[in-house]
Amino acid sequence: MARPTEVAVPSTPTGLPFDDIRVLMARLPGPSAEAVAATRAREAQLVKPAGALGRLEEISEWLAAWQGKAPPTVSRPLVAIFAGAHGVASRGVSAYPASVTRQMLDAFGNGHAAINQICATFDVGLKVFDLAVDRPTPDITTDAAMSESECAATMAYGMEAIAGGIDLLIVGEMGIGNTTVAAALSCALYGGAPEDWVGRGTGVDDEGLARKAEAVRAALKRHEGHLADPLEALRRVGGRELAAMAGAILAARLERVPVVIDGYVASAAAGVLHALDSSALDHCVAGHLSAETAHRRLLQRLELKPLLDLGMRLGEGSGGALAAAMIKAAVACHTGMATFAEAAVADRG
Ligand SMILES: O=C(O)c1ccc[n+]([C@@H]2O[C@H](COP(=O)([O-])O)[C@@H](O)[C@H]2O)c1
Ligand SMILES: Cc1cc2nc[nH]c2cc1C
Repeated sequence: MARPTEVAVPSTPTGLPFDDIRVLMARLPGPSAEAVAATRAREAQLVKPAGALGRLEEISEWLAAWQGKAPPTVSRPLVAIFAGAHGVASRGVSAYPASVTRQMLDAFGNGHAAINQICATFDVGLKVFDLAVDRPTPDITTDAAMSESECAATMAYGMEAIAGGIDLLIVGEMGIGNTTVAAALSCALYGGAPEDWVGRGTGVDDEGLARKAEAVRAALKRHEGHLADPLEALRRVGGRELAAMAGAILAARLERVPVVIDGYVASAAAGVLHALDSSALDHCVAGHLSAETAHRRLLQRLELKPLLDLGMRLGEGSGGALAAAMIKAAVACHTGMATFAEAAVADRG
């Protein structure tokens, strides 16, 4: 799997595949204070009561900070859907059969899915990354999901999401069984009981929910003693789409592309970077609060405040894409509004 040319990959020979990721993690750029100051100065002159656009004003500043330019733009937003398949899905942890993942990839291609309509409505691009959905990763209750080299290569593949000059990345996923994997990873990263991290996903009944908690318990027991390193936790109890999402979020930071994180599964992947460095998600916003119950707890751990709360639990980037529409509106206001002077409106005395 080729690495994107945009991402600086260390040229010095390193040891294990994860060492490359750790080198990149040590090179995270910070926000641009100049771009924030210029955005704030313009915001103060626009024809509205000071602060009246609330969080939209914060969004403009955040975009400017991480794009490193004022005014910020959202001219080429992209939803990246990372799709994976999970051995643990055979344990009765989803309301739907694993075959749905491949079928939904076809639906994305045919324009039949919810995310197609949302992207078309708001003029947001869409790319799907098939992470070998016809070859499930081993069941995390008995084996590691990935080897270190597969996990690192999958992260590198995810980095391709930022290719092509995009200026906002929305990170989403598709993978039957992946709310169980996200729960196992969250439990590994943040502790607590399996019950704290499992939810109904696609709509499992009480027995299905109990099977999910048991699967998470079994996975954590199987990998006990090897979960302290977040990358090791990712490769053991994660999955390919989670690894790719972590890579995409990391690459976006390195290339100054702000990120919208979709739901619970995307947030769990982001958690790996946050556990490695608590500032690693400063270029990210949570698009929405998923109806998956553990999402609230996870976002608290990630120190992210969701933009929307629509009771959605679809995945496939849908909540993130809706949030991107709000972000586009924030930028349109910031760049398109007149100043008090231009509009000949009296400013406060
Ligand atoms: O991201 C979320 O918050 C979310 C919550 C519930 C379900 N999903 C989606 O549903 C699938 C996983 O659900 P499950 O029940 O098969 O683990 C996967 O394709 C996700 O995109 C996603
Ligand atoms: C039909 C269906 C569509 C999805 N989109 C994201 N996850 C999904 C899960 C199912 C079951």
